[in-house]
Amino acid sequence: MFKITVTPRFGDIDSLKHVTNTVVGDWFETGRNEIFRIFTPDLDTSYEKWKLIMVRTEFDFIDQMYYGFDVEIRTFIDKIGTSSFTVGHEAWQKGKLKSKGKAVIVHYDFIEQKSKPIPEEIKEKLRKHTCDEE
Ligand SMILES: CC(C)(COP(=O)(O)OP(=O)(O)OC[C@H]1O[C@@H](n2cnc3c(N)ncnc32)[C@H](O)[C@@H]1OP(=O)(O)O)[C@@H](O)C(=O)NCCC(=O)NCCSC(=O)c1cc(O)c2ccccc2c1O
Repeated sequence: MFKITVTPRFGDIDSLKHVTNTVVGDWFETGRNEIFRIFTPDLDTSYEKWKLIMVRTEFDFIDQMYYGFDVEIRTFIDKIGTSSFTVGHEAWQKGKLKSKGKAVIVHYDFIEQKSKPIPEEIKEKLRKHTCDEE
């Protein structure tokens, strides 16, 4: 599991005084960086080197998050398929699970414009980051 800490910005709060929904997707995306490095260590997004495309994302908002308290973003591998894998996400504030989500990502050749099976050596690296949700 990877963990990063984010600090809600003043502008992340909406008129109801809680962290607005779109911000959480950005935090989860940032949390995924270390997983992308498994495929493209230098994060070069050229078509020659970048190998991933997202096909699905979903979020559950369990409890409200507020300004003034850091948020821990936890990122892990939930499932590994043939050409796709699912990343699990959690946002924790003040020791409580506030939001969780998933993103399905496909191993994809942008030059040939088609999905490709994930190589076994990459699957092995992904397996090291599987984790049960807390
Ligand atoms: C990507 C596609 C070309 C896939 O088409 P294909 O015909 O190859 O798909 P298959 O049916 O063979 O499925 C392959 C594989 O994926 C699984 N899958 C496909 N769709 C879904 C789905 N909706 N939900 C869940 N799973 C799905 C399927 O089960 C297969 O799994 P296996 O493991 O069994 O092999 C085609 O779908 C396509 O072109 N889609 C459009 C993608 C797109 O435009 N996405 C939005 C833009 S991308 C994006 O926003 C993005 C944001 C990020 O933050 C990223 C960060 C890092 C990396 C990438 C990012 C990113 O792409």
